[in-house]
Amino acid sequence: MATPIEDYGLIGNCETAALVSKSGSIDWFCPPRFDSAACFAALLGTPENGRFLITPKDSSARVTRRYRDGTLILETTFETKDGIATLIDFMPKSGGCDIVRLIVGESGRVEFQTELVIRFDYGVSIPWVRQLEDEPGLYAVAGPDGLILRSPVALQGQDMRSSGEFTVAAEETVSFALSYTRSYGRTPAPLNPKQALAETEAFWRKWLHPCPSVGDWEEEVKRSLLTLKALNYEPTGGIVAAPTTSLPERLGGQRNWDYRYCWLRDAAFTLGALMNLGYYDEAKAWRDWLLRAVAGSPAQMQILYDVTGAKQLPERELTWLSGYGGSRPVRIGNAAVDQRQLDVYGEVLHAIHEARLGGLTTTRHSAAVGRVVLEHLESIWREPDEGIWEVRGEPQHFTHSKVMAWVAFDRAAEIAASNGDAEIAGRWRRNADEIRAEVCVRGYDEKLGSFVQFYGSRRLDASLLQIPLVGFLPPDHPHVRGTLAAVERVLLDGSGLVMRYETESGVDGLPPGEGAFLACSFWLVENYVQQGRFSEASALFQNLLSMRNDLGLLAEEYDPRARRQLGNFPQAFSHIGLINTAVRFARAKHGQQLP
Ligand SMILES: OC[C@H]1O[C@H](O[C@H]2O[C@H](CO)[C@@H](O)[C@H](O)[C@H]2O)[C@H](O)[C@@H](O)[C@@H]1O
Repeated sequence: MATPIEDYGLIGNCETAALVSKSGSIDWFCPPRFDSAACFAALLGTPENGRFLITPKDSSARVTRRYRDGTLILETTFETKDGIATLIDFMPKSGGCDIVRLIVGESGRVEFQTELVIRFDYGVSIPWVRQLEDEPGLYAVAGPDGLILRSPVALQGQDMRSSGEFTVAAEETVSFALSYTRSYGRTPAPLNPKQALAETEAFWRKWLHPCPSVGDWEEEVKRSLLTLKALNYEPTGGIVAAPTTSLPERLGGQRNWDYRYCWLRDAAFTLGALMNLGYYDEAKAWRDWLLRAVAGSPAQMQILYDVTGAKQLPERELTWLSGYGGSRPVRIGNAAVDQRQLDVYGEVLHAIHEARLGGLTTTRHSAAVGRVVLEHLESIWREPDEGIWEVRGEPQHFTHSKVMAWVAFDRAAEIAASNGDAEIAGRWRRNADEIRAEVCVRGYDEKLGSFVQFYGSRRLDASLLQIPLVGFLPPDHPHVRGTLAAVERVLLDGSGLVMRYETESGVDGLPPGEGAFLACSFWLVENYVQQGRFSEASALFQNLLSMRNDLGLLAEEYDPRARRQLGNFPQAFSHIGLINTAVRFARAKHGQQLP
């Protein structure tokens, strides 16, 4: 049976990440970049597809784990009948691409086994493995990729894997340092594991230090913030939606997508959450990434790019991987790259608008790019699109897409007015007014008393919960109240979570059925807060918090019946929802002043 998604912990170095299971197995690792080919892909197949296991020989060991306070350093403690030992996993901020694993004896003696199965190219290429010559360890190479493992523990090669055993006693530490390298490049110098641990701890603590306490949720908000930071590709300022591909939205199903890219939407939301907590450096870095990514013809602007801003992300299936819990296909790349999604203009303009309020200055270049992008939107907003949910069915006039096109012109008009450009402000305002008038007629169903998923439809969509959150209409407007009531009636599943939409309608062109998309439930909490329905807001928020795993991590979706997380993990959208909801709550209910 597949390891539950919530049994994984995340480690990362702001360039790539790895997932470590509760039993001490690294089952996912894509070095050196988030979207590089995995060399450990057991997550989406079997141990044969690559993993790095360090686990007690006593399989009945009691396991507890935690992040070292304020960091992304994962500690997994194993308690056996003979003793207690802690496995410390982290990726140093060394400029290289390394994973350090330290096994620290706490009491008694604990016997461990380790198994290293390296499979480059997403679990398929078996490397040539040899012992290092001048120091204890291994070197594995296949084509351009190399991995070096340095450790005093001797490993024996058998059946295309390297295994060993060791014992750790109280106050002893055993170390493993795994470094990725280009096989044609220079061999990375050995790192000092203890020094790397101290430096990594200092990095994360320093980064987190300015984060304010938000309401009653200091620990929860900080963990989500650290998770978002881990999804930030520091060399370029890009932000990935999640570090995984193809974790299923329905167990055994086909809704398996690659999220290791920078969606303008997800990244803009991420910045919103960061800025809500006073973090503006990432906003500036992302704005610069954005300007580079969208440079050129506005008609060629994409809704997602890779972490460098590159455009080619062809989708393909990895046929040799059996998929998480048999969920096939496993996909890399993402065909949504060719879609039109009008909402992203609104999300980006909103983020830029917020960043300006926080002191990000407009340059002549950014103003020029902004203007051509808006002129392009002016020419396309009347077209149908694939919308926020990236449907793979027919394009529609999604109400949410038009609302967000309104947001784009509304924020652009404010920016132009504050720059003293009355003429251009007036032009954007006329577009905004026209869109609002159209949406209030064509996107609203009088009989339902609610906005609808797309023009002419009688179905609901959780994205409509954004209408009061983005200021399209005020929370006390009857259309907003009616839409909220309709969403509660139609999209709440039995456990109080919000479904994105009715997948059985066929609108998305995929077989029906998925978990509850967690961000939508956070939007419902925000709506309750706006309505002053604090006790319902509080109950749903608590329920959502209880769905985090023991490390505070959330996947994209949740199956309340099976009590299992679903979809890519950890997912920025879900953690953004947590932070924004806590901030809105703290401001509204407790009157807390936040940055
Ligand atoms: O549901 C079908 C689509 O699912 C993915 O999109 C979702 O993830 C994106 C990244 O977080 C998010 O921006 C989008 O709003 C979500 O619907 C997938 O990437 C798509 O290819 C797929 O069509």
